[in-house]
Amino acid sequence: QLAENFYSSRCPNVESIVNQAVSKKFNQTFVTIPATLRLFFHDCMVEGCDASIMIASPNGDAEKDAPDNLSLAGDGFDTVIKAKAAVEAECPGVVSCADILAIAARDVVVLAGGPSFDVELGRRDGLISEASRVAGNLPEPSFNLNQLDAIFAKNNLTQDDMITLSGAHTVGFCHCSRFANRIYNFSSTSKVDPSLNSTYAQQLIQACPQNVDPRIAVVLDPVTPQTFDNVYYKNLVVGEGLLTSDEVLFTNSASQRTVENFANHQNHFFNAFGTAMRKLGRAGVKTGSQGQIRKDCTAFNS
Ligand code: HEM
Ligand SMILES: [Ca+2]
Ligand SMILES: [Ca+2]
Repeated sequence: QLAENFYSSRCPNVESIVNQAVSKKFNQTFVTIPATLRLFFHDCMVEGCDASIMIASPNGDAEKDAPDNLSLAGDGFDTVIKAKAAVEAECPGVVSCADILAIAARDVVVLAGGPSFDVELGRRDGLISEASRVAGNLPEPSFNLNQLDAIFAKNNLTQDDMITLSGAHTVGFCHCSRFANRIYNFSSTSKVDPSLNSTYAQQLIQACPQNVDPRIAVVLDPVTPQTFDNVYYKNLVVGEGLLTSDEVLFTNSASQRTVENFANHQNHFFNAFGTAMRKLGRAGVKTGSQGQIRKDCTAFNS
């Protein structure tokens, strides 16, 4: 079982050590924030929150090498590696990489102006990390509401949890290829997705011309891309959700009321986000004598 005070006797300062390392990394680059938050999500959705995403394989067949994970920004991995080094210096062999990632994910939300929440601890690091086990466990940007519901349900997350966690798209970036269909070949009758605000669609076409360099990315929240706030939901209401999976949360009547609630009440979103992140953090966790406490987050113990 997870507990907030899991390391209180064996590594009492773990949270402040991680926080210091995360803050230092953030002072070097803002990308620390979205990269770490997304890394936590992708870790938890595959094999549970067990740092399986962190493993590096010389053969390029680890989880992080799967197509759906190739766009994870390196700064998220680097944040965990640096925080782990700082923790090992004070309490060697005690704190899992999975817990360090969970703490860091909370810390980046706070650094961006979002809500704080207590993080449950006691996860053990996993022993499996395979690219082949990723497909079907991560949501695609083209998903409709039922598909989104189903993939989150696999980890005991409800539709409301899914809507809430999608609010993470209030920060960070997205490559043009992930939404190009919405501005260039939506349907036989309409090149541009009619659920896109037309001014916003024009801006996206300018930022992402056809055959654009595949490395070009745009911000997910065009209004406050560096602040963790409820503007993501306000954007959905005015047709400025970047991905199909974002905008559908407003266009589908089943999820629309929750989006409106969060758009109108930032405190409702903030409270729900902390609760949903704790719930996400329980996905498939290994505890007790399962798994291991990795020494190096990028390799299984030898
Ligand atoms: C609901 C289904 C979701 C889908 C379909 C989805 C899809 C995506 C896509 C396609 C990107 C752009 C990646 C790129 O091109 O570089 C992205 C970025 C991002 N996602 Fe999600 N996502 C979802 C939910 C979540 C959740 C639950 C979280 C965290 C709690 C999250 C956090 C992020 C963050 C922070 C970024 C920006 C990453 C960066 O700037 O490096 N996403 N997501
Ligand atoms: Ca995992
Ligand atoms: Ca924002």
